[in-house]
Amino acid sequence: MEREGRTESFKAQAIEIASLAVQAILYEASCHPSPGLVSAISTGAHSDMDYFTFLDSASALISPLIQCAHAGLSTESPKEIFQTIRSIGQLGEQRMFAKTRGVNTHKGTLFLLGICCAAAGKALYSGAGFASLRSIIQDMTEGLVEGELSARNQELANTDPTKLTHGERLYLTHKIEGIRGEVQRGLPIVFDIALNVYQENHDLSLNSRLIQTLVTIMQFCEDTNILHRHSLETLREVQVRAGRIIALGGMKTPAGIKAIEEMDKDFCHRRIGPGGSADLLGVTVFVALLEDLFNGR
Ligand SMILES: CC(C)(COP(=O)(O)OP(=O)(O)OC[C@H]1O[C@@H](n2cnc3c(N)ncnc32)[C@H](O[C@H]2O[C@H](COP(=O)(O)OP(=O)(O)OP(=O)(O)O)[C@@H](O)[C@H]2O)[C@@H]1O)[C@@H](O)C(=O)NCCC(=O)NCCS
Ligand SMILES: Nc1ncnc2[nH]cnc12
Repeated sequence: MEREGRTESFKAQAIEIASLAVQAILYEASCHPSPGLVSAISTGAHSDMDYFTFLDSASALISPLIQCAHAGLSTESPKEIFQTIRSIGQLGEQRMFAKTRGVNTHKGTLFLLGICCAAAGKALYSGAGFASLRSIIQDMTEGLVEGELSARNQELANTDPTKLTHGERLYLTHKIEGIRGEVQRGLPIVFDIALNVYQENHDLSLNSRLIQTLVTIMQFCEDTNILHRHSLETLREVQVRAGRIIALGGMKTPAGIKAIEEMDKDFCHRRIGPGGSADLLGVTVFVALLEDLFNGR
């Protein structure tokens, strides 16, 4: 009876964690004006997806995210947990592509939130609590860039470029570490910068807090979506412009709001889609929701 009780409890905990991840995904896709991104009122810089594509995609991610959280609720080491969730994530990507008819809505999101859900499960199971989340993420992904990119440099160089992912190609040409580098470093943009912005600005509406956090992230994100579709110059332009908007007050001032609206129009016209920043916004919301869960709020 006791074993059955524990199993049911782990299932309930995994569902609780994953439900926060899906909530974060929905918040991210809904907020506006999100410069160049898909939102509840805009298709952003994209012609192949809209808000409902993201809602469809979110529904496909519920099961893999529960499985990832459940994988963390175990005695396995963080490294072993990461290996377990890679296969869950690859199947989850297939579910996503099936649901979106081949459109990449959340490949990065699934990777990041899958890892974070598993780390949350481990933090809960080990009793180490919310404070251990970041170090568990780092332990899970230690050596990821070396293993998947730098150690494969020659292999990648000998591979037909059309067979490489955007991330692999950008590492080969510019040594850009992208999403792998961000998560291996323990998501510094989320934990050291974005989380505080999202949690502190309670004088703003939820929608405004989300946009304020997104633009804050855009200053620092080495976004491979912008790099593969445009250039390093365009990425630097985006980062500098985001910094100027934050200096204007962002969503806290009429001038900042006007600048964000102008940025959105410009990015939609120029087809600049900061999908990497969108992913980090979703992770920021998830981490904030998780902190409330762990602290019983
Ligand atoms: C580990 C992988 C997920 C890495 O895949 P890949 O080699 O392709 O790596 P990247 O291209 O570098 O990045 C993949 C996505 O990560 C997001 N991203 C980009 N830069 C950053 C960053 N600096 N920090 C965080 N996240 C970043 C981004 O994802 C979002 O944008 C996508 C939608 O925008 P769109 O422009 O349409 O994207 P594309 O379709 O690629 O463009 P077009 O071809 O249409 O022009 C969407 O994915 C958002 O999430 C990058 O796209 C992968 O190799 C892997 O292992 N996957 C398996 C899953 C797994 O392991 N899961 C584990 C736990 S479940
Ligand atoms: N809202 C969004 N629009 C475009 N790409 C995204 N990737 C993740 N969220 C996104």
